[in-house]
Parts: sequence; structure tokens; C-alpha cells
Amino acid sequence: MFQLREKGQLVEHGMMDMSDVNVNVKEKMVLEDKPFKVGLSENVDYADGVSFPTVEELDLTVEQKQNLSSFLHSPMNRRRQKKHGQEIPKRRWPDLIITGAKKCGTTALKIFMNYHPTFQDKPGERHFFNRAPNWKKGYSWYLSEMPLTYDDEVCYEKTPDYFDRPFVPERMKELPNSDKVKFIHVLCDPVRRSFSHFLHMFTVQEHGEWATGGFEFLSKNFGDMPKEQAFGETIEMAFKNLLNGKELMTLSDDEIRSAVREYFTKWDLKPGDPNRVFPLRIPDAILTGSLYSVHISTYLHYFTQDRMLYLDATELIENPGKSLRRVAQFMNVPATIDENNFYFDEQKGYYCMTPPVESGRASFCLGSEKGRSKDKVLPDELKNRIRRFYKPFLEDLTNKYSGDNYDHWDW
Ligand SMILES: Nc1ncnc2c1ncn2[C@@H]1O[C@H](COP(=O)(O)OS(=O)(=O)O)[C@@H](OP(=O)(O)O)[C@H]1O
Repeated sequence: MFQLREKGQLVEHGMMDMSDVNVNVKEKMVLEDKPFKVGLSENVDYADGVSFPTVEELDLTVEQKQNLSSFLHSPMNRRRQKKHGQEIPKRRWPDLIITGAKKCGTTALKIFMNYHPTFQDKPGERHFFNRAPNWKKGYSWYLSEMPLTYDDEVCYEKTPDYFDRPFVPERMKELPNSDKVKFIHVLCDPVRRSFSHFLHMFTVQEHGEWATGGFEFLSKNFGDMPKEQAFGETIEMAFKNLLNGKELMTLSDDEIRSAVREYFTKWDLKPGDPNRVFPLRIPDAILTGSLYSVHISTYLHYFTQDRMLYLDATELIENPGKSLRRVAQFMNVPATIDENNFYFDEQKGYYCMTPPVESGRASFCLGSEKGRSKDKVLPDELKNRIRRFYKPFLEDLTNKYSGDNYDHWDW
């Protein structure tokens, strides 16, 4: 066990010790394929044909209606209330947290899930365990940020920055329902993820206490370069930091593993020590964010395998209905959304959704801010270098943690 000093205090910390987690590889969740129904493979709009109850039609007292007035303002919520009779929805700790990985399609997953009548969250991301200003507000603030839910629903949130923050699972362990909470980690081709993360950091300027300065760093150093070249240079800087200046191609798998372990061990130094690294800073975070096995080992230090779903983003992109069935099975709820709720949008190159009729909602596709990396091409040499770096960690992911094969990750 390594130790982290935070604000002068010693905090036990499993993040850097990648060898102390000894778990069984995840058991396979076998799902039969379902054929797509041709009739639904197009944009259909049911929104107009569905009616919603009025507040008067609900089986609640006047006082209850008053207390829930802003909740019942939404027609969807009135439908939920009607279905639940006299039960009053409450706030509770999340049953499920989607941790990331950042840029692996977590937004698409969340939006698809929100058309499933059982899954309830709020728009946006909570950023409780990772951002200092929110963390300081305490667990009661976090609870107040949860949606109102009925007993048979799943309360969840997704914040993709939870995945690679070394201190996050440790904080999650303090949740009052930490013996039950489940996690989905969406995992995608690490090269594609890193590039998408890079493009995201180049586009989105963060403000506030949590901002890591990635945008400023990238624009200052690479502002006038083509993005593919700028990515290559950023990656080389990160390699230097992670491998302590050694040339990647001369290292064995185990040497790469131990260089990375050593890199994370620098977290063990006192804040303010010039040798202390902060693995969340650009350029390093572009690489470290895709070290899936490292981050999963941290989660498994605090939580058991039966609480983890490792969702391959390739399936989410190519067959989102199957992924939604997988999520439903993981959470023991009906598979209300399946292969028949999606159609392929030629222009976007992604599946878009035709929600279940009873949702009374229109078909939709994700907005144009998603899909930045899709049509870009990286030089093979750069891709191969990055693949070389990730190879031992992907092997660990398969052999030690998820049990899934990732040979198809060849973006
Ligand atoms: N159905 C569908 N529609 C649009 N986009 C899709 C979809 N499925 C997966 N993706 C991929 O999701 C990438 C963004 O990932 P995230 O939503 O996890 O990003 S974020 O961390 O929340 O910022 C985004 O990456 P970029 O192409 O780099 O923007 C997409 O490749």
C-alpha cells in the first residue's frame, strides 16, 4: 500500500500500487443477438400521439401536489407519478455511477438511458468527487443534486472525469450506500480516446478552481499547427514524462509498466515538491486517461467486480440497443430499450434513437459537438507508437479485469 500526503495528512491510497489488487476476472455476460426490425430503422416521431395526465388526475393530496409542484410541472413526471399511485418520489444516493472514460461515448449512453423509463438522472454532470469546490460542499449537497426517484427506478449520474482521478474511488467508498452502488466504465480504443480528449481540450477552455490549464498549454504551444501534428507532439511530451525520458521503443512490456507505476508513485510526494506529478495535467492526462487497467485497479481496490460493468464503446456505437440491454441486465431492470429503438443516420455516421412509444418523445441524434475526431486520420507511425505504449495495459485489462478481448480496437 502506498501513501499519499494531502494537505499535510497521510492518506492511505491504493492508486499507485497496481499489484495489490487481486481479483477474479469479470465473468462474461452472454447476450443473444436480436435482429433489427426493418420497419423501425428510420426516424419516427411518436411525440404527438401520446397523452399525459394532468395534476388533478393524480392520486395525491393537495399538500403533496404542492410539495411536488415543480416536479409535477413536467408531463413525463406526471406520467411517472400516475404509474406510482400514492408513492412519493425521494432523493437517494445513486444506485449507479457512470465513471467515464472521458470521450468514450458516455454522453450517448446517458442520453439513450434517459429514454428508458427506469433510469433517472439529471441533465449535466455532477462533478462531486473530482472538483474541489463541489467536494467542499459535502455529501449532503451531492444528495440534493440527485433526481427525485421512486423505489423501482434506478437513480444514477455520469461524470466522465471520475474515471482517471486517483482519489475518486476512495471518496466514493464513503457513500452511505457504498456497499451497493454499481459502476459502468465505458471503454474505447485508447488511441481514439486520447485523440478525442486532445481535441476536446483544444476546444473547451475550462474556468474555475478545477481548471487544469490544458487549453492554454495547447494553444500556446501548438495553436498554429494542424491538429494531427499537434497531437503527435503532445503525445511525445507525455511519453517523456511518463517514461522518465526513456525511449518507448527500447522498453519491454514490464519496463513500460514499471515506468508508469513509478510515474504514479510521484503522487506520494508532498504537494509543492517539484518532483511531484499531477497525472491529470495536459499533456500527461491525454495519455493517462486511457490507462484503463490502472484506473480500474484503483476502483477494484475499493469495490468488488460484481459491481462493475465494463462496456465496450464499439458495441455502443455499432449496436447501442444491445448495450442498453446489457446495462438493463446489469441493473436488474426490464430491457425496455433494445435493437429496435435505433436507426442509422448516414450523415452523422452514428445510430440515433427512436425512443419507446410510451416515452412520448421524438427521435433524436447527438449534437454536432460530438464527432470531432471521427473523420480525422492520424499517421500510422504515431498510432503504432501509441499502441505500443498501451499494449501491456490492454493485456492487463483483458487478463486481470474485464475478461473481454479488444483486438477490434483499431481506429
Ligand atoms: N451515437 C453517438 N453519437 C455521437 N457520438 C458518439 C456516439 N457514440 C459514441 N460517440 C462518441 O462519443 C465521443 C464523446 O464521448 P463522451 O460523450 O464520453 O465525451 S465527454 O467525456 O462526455 O466529453 C465522440 O467523440 P468525438 O468524435 O471525438 O467527439 C464520439 O466519437
